[in-house]
Amino acid sequence: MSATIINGKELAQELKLSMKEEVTELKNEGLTPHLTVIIVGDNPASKSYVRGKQKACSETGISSDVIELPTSTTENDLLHLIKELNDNPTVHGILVQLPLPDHISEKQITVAIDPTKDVDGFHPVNIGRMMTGEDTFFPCTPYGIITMLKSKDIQIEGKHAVVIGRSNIVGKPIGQLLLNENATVTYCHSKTKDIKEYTAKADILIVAIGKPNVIKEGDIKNNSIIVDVGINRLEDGSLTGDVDFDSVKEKASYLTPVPRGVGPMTITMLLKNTIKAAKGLSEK
Ligand SMILES: Nc1nc(=O)c2c([nH]1)NC[C@@H]1CN(c3ccc(C(=O)N[C@@H](CCC(=O)O)C(=O)O)cc3)C=[N+]21
Repeated sequence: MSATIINGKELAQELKLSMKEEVTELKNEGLTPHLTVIIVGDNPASKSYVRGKQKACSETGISSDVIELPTSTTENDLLHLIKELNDNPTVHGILVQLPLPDHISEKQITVAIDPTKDVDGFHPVNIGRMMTGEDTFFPCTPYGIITMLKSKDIQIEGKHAVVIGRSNIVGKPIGQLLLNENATVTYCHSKTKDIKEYTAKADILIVAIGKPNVIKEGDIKNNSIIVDVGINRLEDGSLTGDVDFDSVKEKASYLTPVPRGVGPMTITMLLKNTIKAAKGLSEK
């Protein structure tokens, strides 16, 4: 049996349609959700991701603006800008595109954003709330993954979930969200002795390694659920994931593709968090 492919692009379109209706209602009540994106420097990949975010906002009726700053921007300049946006009641969500230039501390910037406007879910307060199982802004990529699994009614409770990768924006929070759903979670990373020993036992395998096509048929368990978070651009310009799609597709039960998998869902969850921020701020 070949795996069911979870099309993130299609699911994202469906979710955007229903969010558009919600945004229309909010606008009728006099509330227009607004996202401000800050981008520092001219990394082409970052610019392309930011364009994707703007497009998704306009598709759902969310208002957005992008503040483009030169690489020479100081940490202090950026902190001042964030303070202004924190104090501006018409701005509901603030996103600072990562990575930042080396002379700006991502940690300092992340903690400067008002947690009630932190639509990325990267502020330590929101990470703490997620760990204790409270409602908050969940980081967009992990939140998108959970939404993809739930869209197929995939049971998470009691499953052995193995996460490869321990970044603050993907690996650590997806493990936490799976734990919150009552999975048994194992984290693997670059210092794990025998990764295959774990991947072969994974009912749900989350792959966020950052190297093309490393997970193959021989690494996975029969009928397992494989989520590919990798986005690797090959020399010919094409995109591929961290999972060798053709190799695993007959053995897995569910599989997320790259492109059109987790990537579009990441952007969609940002929209969801922005609407949530707008509603939360208007309730205050
Ligand atoms: N503060 C911050 N928040 C982020 O959420 C954030 C960030 N910084 N920095 C960079 C990463 C990366 N990221 C992606 C979003 C969408 C796609 C996406 O839609 N990908 C398409 C392909 C797009 C293409 O063709 O390049 C797909 O997988 O189908 C990918 C990657 C958000 N990030």
